[in-house]
Amino acid sequence: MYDVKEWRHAFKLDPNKEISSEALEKICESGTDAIIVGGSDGVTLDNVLDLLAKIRRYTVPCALEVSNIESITPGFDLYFIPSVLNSRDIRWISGLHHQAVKEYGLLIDWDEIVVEGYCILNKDCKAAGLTKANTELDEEDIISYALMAEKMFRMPVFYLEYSGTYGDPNMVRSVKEVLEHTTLFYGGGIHTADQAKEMGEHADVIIVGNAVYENLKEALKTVRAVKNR
Ligand SMILES: CC(C)=CCC/C(C)=C/CC/C(C)=C/CC/C(C)=C/CC/C(C)=C/CC/C(C)=C/CC/C(C)=C/COP(=O)(O)OP(=O)(O)O
Ligand SMILES: O=P(O)(O)OC[C@@H](O)CO
Ligand SMILES: [Mg+2]
Repeated sequence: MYDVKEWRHAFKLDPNKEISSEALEKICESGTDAIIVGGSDGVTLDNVLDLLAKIRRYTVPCALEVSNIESITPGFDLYFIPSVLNSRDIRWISGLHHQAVKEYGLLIDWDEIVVEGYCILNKDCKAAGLTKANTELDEEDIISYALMAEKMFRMPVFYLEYSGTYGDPNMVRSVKEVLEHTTLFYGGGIHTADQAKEMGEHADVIIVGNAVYENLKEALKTVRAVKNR
């Protein structure tokens, strides 16, 4: 299932973190809609290839969320390309993208590319620091980014990113209310089935990352919490 419009849940695995074969089997066989491979630091071609090979033992769809040009490799079902709409540094909005398209040009199969309009809201997360994101945003600011993603740039995905912290469900609801076509991803601080259910009431797709490494048993319960409704 390679259409994000059909998804409700994805696990995000960090190539820069160790994961046991037993844990990976449980994650890949959990019933999640997809595995997203990505992280904000220490992502290399070697660790991406290593994780991809292990995930490929299973049938679950697997996407690379590109965080640097050096670690792009063939073999994924989809390529998620973040563009951080609230970054203060042009490189993370369109600069690196320009460089990558220049480098890969004709090799790109555009049917595999899914652009994500990111809005990073946890000022303390690594991605916020890296991209110099302006996280001092009120509801109107965030809704405006969502509208830009959908109406101006026709981005297939708008990603409310609270990486490392549980966000505001009311904000997720407000954003969902203005989106008609663009799929709303929510990620950040989901560790339990209840949290997954709460955010899954509003977001189209919830993304569970760090919980996998901190309490896998609870993390696995987030799948049923959103895919059972
Ligand atoms: C030959 C071949 C395979 C061709 C493929 C074609 C292809 C895919 C071409 C690429 C085209 C293209 C336009 C690429 C873009 C290049 C690029 C580098 C864009 C920049 C992306 C970007 C804005 C990255 C910033 C960092 C970011 C937002 C990462 C998102 C993930 C994230 C927030 C993870 C959480 O991080 P984590 O490490 O877990 O953090 P915590 O410690 O806080 O948990
Ligand atoms: O790691 P967590 O906090 O679950 O966040 C998931 C994802 O949105 C990170 O990019
Ligand atoms: Mg993480």
